[in-house]
Parts: sequence; structure tokens; C-alpha cells
Amino acid sequence: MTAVPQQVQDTSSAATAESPGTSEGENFKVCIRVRPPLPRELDGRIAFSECVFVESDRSVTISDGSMPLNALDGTGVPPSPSTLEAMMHAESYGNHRFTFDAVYGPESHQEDVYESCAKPAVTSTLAGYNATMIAYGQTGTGKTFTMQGAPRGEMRGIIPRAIEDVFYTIESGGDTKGRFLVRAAYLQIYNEVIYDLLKPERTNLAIREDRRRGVFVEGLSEWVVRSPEAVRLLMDRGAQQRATGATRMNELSSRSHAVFVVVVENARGGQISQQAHGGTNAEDGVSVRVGKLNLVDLAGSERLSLSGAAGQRLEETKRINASLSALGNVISALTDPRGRPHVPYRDSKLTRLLTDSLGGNCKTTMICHVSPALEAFSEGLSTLKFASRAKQIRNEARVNEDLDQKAMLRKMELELRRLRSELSERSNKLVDKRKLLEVEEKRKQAEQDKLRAITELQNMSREILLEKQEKAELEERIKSLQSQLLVGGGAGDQVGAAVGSSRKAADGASSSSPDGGARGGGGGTDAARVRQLVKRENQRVRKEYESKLEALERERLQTAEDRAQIGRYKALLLKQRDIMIALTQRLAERDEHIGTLQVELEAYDERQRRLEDALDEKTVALISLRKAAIELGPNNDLDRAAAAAAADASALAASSKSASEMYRTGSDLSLHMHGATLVRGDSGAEHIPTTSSSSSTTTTHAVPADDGSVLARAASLPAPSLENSALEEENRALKAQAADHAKERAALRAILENKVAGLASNLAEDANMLKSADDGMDADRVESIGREARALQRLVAATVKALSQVDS
Ligand SMILES: Nc1ncnc2c1ncn2[C@@H]1O[C@H](COP(=O)(O)OP(=O)(O)OP(=O)(O)O)[C@@H](O)[C@H]1O
Repeated sequence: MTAVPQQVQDTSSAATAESPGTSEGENFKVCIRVRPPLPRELDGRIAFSECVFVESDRSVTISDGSMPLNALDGTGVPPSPSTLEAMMHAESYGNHRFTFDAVYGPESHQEDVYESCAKPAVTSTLAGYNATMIAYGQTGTGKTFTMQGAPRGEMRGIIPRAIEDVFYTIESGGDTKGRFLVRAAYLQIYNEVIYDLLKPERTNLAIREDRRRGVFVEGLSEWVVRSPEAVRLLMDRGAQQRATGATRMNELSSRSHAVFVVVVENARGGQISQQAHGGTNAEDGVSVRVGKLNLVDLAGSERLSLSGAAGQRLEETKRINASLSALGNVISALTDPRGRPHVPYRDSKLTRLLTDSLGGNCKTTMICHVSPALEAFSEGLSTLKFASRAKQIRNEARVNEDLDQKAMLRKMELELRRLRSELSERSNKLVDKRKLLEVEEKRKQAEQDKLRAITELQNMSREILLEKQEKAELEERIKSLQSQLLVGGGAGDQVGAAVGSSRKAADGASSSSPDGGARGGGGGTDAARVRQLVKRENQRVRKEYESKLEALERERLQTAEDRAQIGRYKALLLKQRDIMIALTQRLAERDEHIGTLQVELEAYDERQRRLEDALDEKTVALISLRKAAIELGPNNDLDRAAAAAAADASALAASSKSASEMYRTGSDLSLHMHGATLVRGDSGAEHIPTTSSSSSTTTTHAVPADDGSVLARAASLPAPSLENSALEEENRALKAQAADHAKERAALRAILENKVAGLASNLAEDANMLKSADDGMDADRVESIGREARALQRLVAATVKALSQVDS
């Protein structure tokens, strides 16, 4: 092997300048992970050629293959300064060796990476530190694999393992003490815009900074989680929202920087108490530590010339490269050997968000990923140089005490405490209310008992009073009896004897007391007698009272019976009143009917009168004709015709008059039927017997013009035959008129008969009804209505009879 200048740049001296034990060096760790070759690299057109060689768990060499890797191996000769200088200007070829906090080769396991690289930072968050894990590297080098990996199993990445560890550590209670609250948030920076991956509607979020919270994303949703499973669900949800796309180097390339944030609050010491005014009491020995773990999966850098990206993909790549370049600038500024000039955190959202993680209050671990393939030599070398530079960053990590007492855990505990106290207060109130109700119930019961007792007492005292009164009455009676006995006033021989012996006994005892007999030794018998007397008297009085009570009871029953009877009478009276009202209505209707009939009758009379007048005039004319006929000679036709006409007229007049009178004097049962019966003679002519004086009267009447014409015609008859035929003609007309009249009369009679019969039957019904309901009714009134009805019935019968006679 020819001697060639060593082109190995060994950064180990710079990277490990600080001993691992010092805090600042510990706070910013840089690890390298080399992924295994992918199938596409192994099976590609160009045979796979390796360029990254892991030499130990802390050192790695990258070689473009232009010289043997082991060229310096075994020489142990450090490069001369001139050689180093030459190397610095020949960065893109040759062999480069780097030393870091840890180097993981292609065969490294997820668990190893987590345990040695991530775990210390993760557990430090439980102690109140900020910790950040940043996966850096070219696209397709395994950043997402390291951070997320598979959700379950051996391939689980740092994030799921970190979450599990957080909960495991809390639950196992090892070094951790107190109460914990774990919250999670998930965001992505895509095209320099911040998105909330757990609330996709929240976009374009702003980064803010304040003294208490440091740098934070305003409006980013935080989710309280109680188990690794809950966190896994959040991660899955967020991963679905994350921007990915296929690139030449990676089929599922992350096109955004993703940050999964876990905040752990730990309250230690005494309980958080709430002051009366609602604030917290800082003096109660409670300390709340707030640790924040940022798990950052950066989008991969990509050479535009190689990516072949265009359009949106090109824009994404540019933005990704720009933000990664800003990250490089921040790191350069932070590691500037001239000191710490302006650090351009604000040049990108990524660096702004990672302000604390880069040179601030944080325990940061950067895992830089490289591809083993020679084709990625240039990017790999660039990554290693970047990592080497970052390794010089110094962070100052300190425990975050929640001095302002605004930690969410504190707030939640206070809220919990407040709610608990409210609950207990309400429960107490409820109990109080229940007690109050019970007491109230008891009070009511007691009041009722008291009232009942008072009533009973009143009853008892009333009874006692009565008893006392009775007793006093009895005593009074006894006294009066005794006084009677003392004076010996005829109260019976037995009593007199008893008292007499009592007095004797009293005298013997030289006692002047009225009841001395009972007290004295010899008065024992007297006292017994008196008692017997009193007993008897008592019995008598009792009997007397009992009989009085019975009498009173009887009286009470009688009164009740009377009252019931009165009620019945009252009901009957009401019924009778209703019947009277109905009857009065019927009578009024009947009066109305009678009035109508009266009017009809009067009309008929009027017509009758006119007919009679006409007949009278005819009669006069006939008489004149008769005279003329007599003068002409016997048995002439004119004479016969005149006689027949006179008879006819006379009959008609009589008939009219009788009918008229019959109706006018309808109430008179001894109705006279004037007029005559029409008799048909053998000759066929009608014969009218002249029974009326009017028929033979010779009185002359003023003849009206029409009827006068008949007379005039008769008087001026040229021959008797002509006269006769005229008269016969007229006679026939009169007969026809009479027949019409008779028909009319018959019809009128039928109507009248029906109406009168109806009225009569109504009256009969009324009378019957009255009879059946005359219980307690005025007897005179009933009788008078009955009489009226009977009279009407008789009147009707007579009328009907008379009419029948007229007809026959
Ligand atoms: N250590 C590893 N062991 C096995 N396979 C790995 C490892 N690292 C990466 N891979 C595989 O390499 C491919 C690319 O990995 P990954 O997507 O994690 O890269 P990346 O750096 O996140 O890419 P990008 O920046 O484009 O998102 C995946 O198929 C992944 O499974």
C-alpha cells in the first residue's frame, strides 16, 4: 500500500472535548444512525457499494472508496498540520472519520437506540426538564423509522417507546413521586405553515414566546392522556394528517417537519389548597415541575439536481432545504468559535420552534441518519459534518418549576378540589335539606298530636264537667232529701224512721252536725239507709234521664220524618206548578181557537144576512106577481109559478135564518129550528109550506135596482105564459143558489164540528189529567174546569144533532 496523505478528518477531539460527565456536554448529544441498505439499493442497476463504516459505538468513517479505509490503520501516526489543512479543502472525497456520542450501525435494534440514546432525555422530562429528540438526515435515511417505526412490536420507534416509558415510570413510582398530568400535542410545519395534526381545522398557527411558557405554538390543541394506548391513537390520527409523498429516494417521504410534544407536569409535596379568595396558596409546600418532550421528525434534505422534483414537490423540497439550511445556520451561529453572535432562530418556523432545544434550556439529542450507499456519499458526508458541528452546541438544562403556579396540573387539581368541595357542600346541603324535611315532618306530626291531645283533653274536661254537674245535682238532691228527712216532712215512713233513728243516734253522741248520724258510732245503720235512699234516688234519676233521652230520640226521628215529608210535598208542589203552567198554555191556545171560529162565524152571518135580504125582496116581487095572477084568473100558470116561487123563497129564508141563529146561539141547548123542510112534490116541483109569518107579510120594501127589474118585467109581461116561464127561470136560479148555499153550509159545519170535537176532547183530557194530578190542588178550580169541559161537550153534541136534523 502506497503512502498517501491521510484524509481522515477525526472530529472526536472536538466532539468529546468536554468530558461526558459535565452537564453542558450531556445536554446536547449527537448520535449517528446508519440504516441498512434497502432492497432498491441492493438490487439496483449499479451494484451496491458501501461508504459508511461504523468503527465503534462512537465513531464512524465515511469513504468514497478512493483509498483503502485501513490506510492509516496501525500507523498510529497523527496527521501533520499541513496534511489536515489539505484535508479541509478536500472535503468531498476520501475517507472521513467522525466521533459522536453514539453511533448505531445498520444492524442496530430500535430498542438499543431508544435505551441508550433517547431514554435518559425522556425520563428527564419527568423530573421537570425540557428534552428534545431530533431526527435529522437526507431523505430516505430512516428518520421516520427511528422516530416512529412500527406502532407495535420490536420495530417500535422512539416516540412510542418514550410514551410507554413515561407512563411506566410514573406508574412504577421508582424515582418519581407525586401526582402527574401528561398532555400531548402534534404539529407539522409544511411549506413554512404550522398545522395542528390533531385538529386539522387549525392551520397557520403562530409561534409565540413568553416568560412563563417560553416558545410555544398559539392555539395548538393539547390532549390529556392517561395511557400509552391513548397516545398511540393520537399519533395514528396525526400521522394520517401528515404530508407525505413519493420521492426518488423514498416512496413514502415525509414532506413536513413533524413535532410530537409530550408535556409532563409533576406536583410534589403537600396538597394544593385553595384560599378563601380563590387563589392558590404558595406556602403549602407544593412544587409543580413541568417537563416538555419534543419528538421531532424532520423532513429529509434532498439535492434538487437528484430529486427530479417539479411543481409542488419542487416547492416542498425547496422549503424543506431552506428550513434545514436555517437550522444549519443556527447551529453554525451557536458553535461559532468567535463566540455567540446573533443566532438566526427567526429565519424559519423550525428554528424558531426549536429555540429552547438549540442552545437553550433543554436536553437535546440529535440523531443524524445516513445512508450506507456510496451513491449517497456526498449527502452522508454533509450530514456527518453537520452533526459534528452540532455536537459543539452547549445547552443549559434546568428543572422547570412552575413558579407562577399556572401549571395545568395545579389548575386541574384546584378545579378538582373546588368541584369536590362543591360536591360535598351540595351533599351536605342535601343532607341538611333532608334533615330539615324530617324535622318539619316531625314538627307537623307533633303539632297534630298536640291538637289531638288538646281535643281529647277538652272532651275529657267536658265530660268531667258534666260529671261534676251531675254530681253537684245529686248532692243537691241528697241535701234536699236530707233536709226533708230532718224536718220529717212526709217523705215516707221508712225514711222518716231512718232519720228519726239517726237523730236519736246523733243526740246520743251529743253532736249537732246534720250528718252526725253517719259519723257517730250508732249512726252506721242510718248512713247505710241514707246511702240506699241515695242509690234509689240515683236510679230514679237515671231512669228519668233515660226516658227523656228516648223521648228526645223519638222526637228527633219524628222531626226527620217530617222533614222528609216536607221534602216530598215540596217536590209534589213543584210538579203541580209545572202542570198548571202547561194547562194555562193549553187554555190560552183554546181561547185563540174560539176567537178564530168566532170571526169565521161572523163572516158567515154577514153573508147569510145578505141572502135573507135578497130573499125578502124576491118574496115581495112574488107577492106582486101573485096579485097580478089573481087578477088575471084562477089556475093560470103564472099563479102556480108565483106560488111555487113564494114557497121556495120562504123555505130558503127560513133555512137561512135557522142556520144563522143556530150558530149565533150555539151555547143555548134549547135551540129553535125555524124554517121548513123542503118537500119534493109529485110534479117534480118543490112545494114550500108557508109556516112563517114573513112569508105572508104584505109589507112593501124598497126594491133594489136588480131585483126591481124582475118586478118590472113581471108587471110589463105581455102574456101570462111568458111571465110564467121567466118566473120559473128565476126560481131555478134561486134553487141553484140555495143548493150551493146548502153545500157551503155542510162544509162549514164539518169544519166546525171537527174543531169543536177536537177542543172538546182536549178539554176532556185536561179534565182527566187534572183529576189524576189533583193531589193537593185547589178542588174548586178542578171542578170548574171539569164543568166547563162537560158544558162544551154537551154543546158540541147538541150542535151536531141540530145540524143533522137540518140536513135530514
Ligand atoms: N434501521 C433501519 N432498518 C431497517 N429499515 C430501515 C431502517 N431505517 C430506514 N429503513 C427503511 O428505509 C426506508 C426509508 O426510511 P424512512 O422513511 O424512515 O426515511 P426518512 O428519513 O424518514 O425519509 P423522508 O425524509 O423522505 O421521510 C423505509 O422503507 C424504512 O423502512
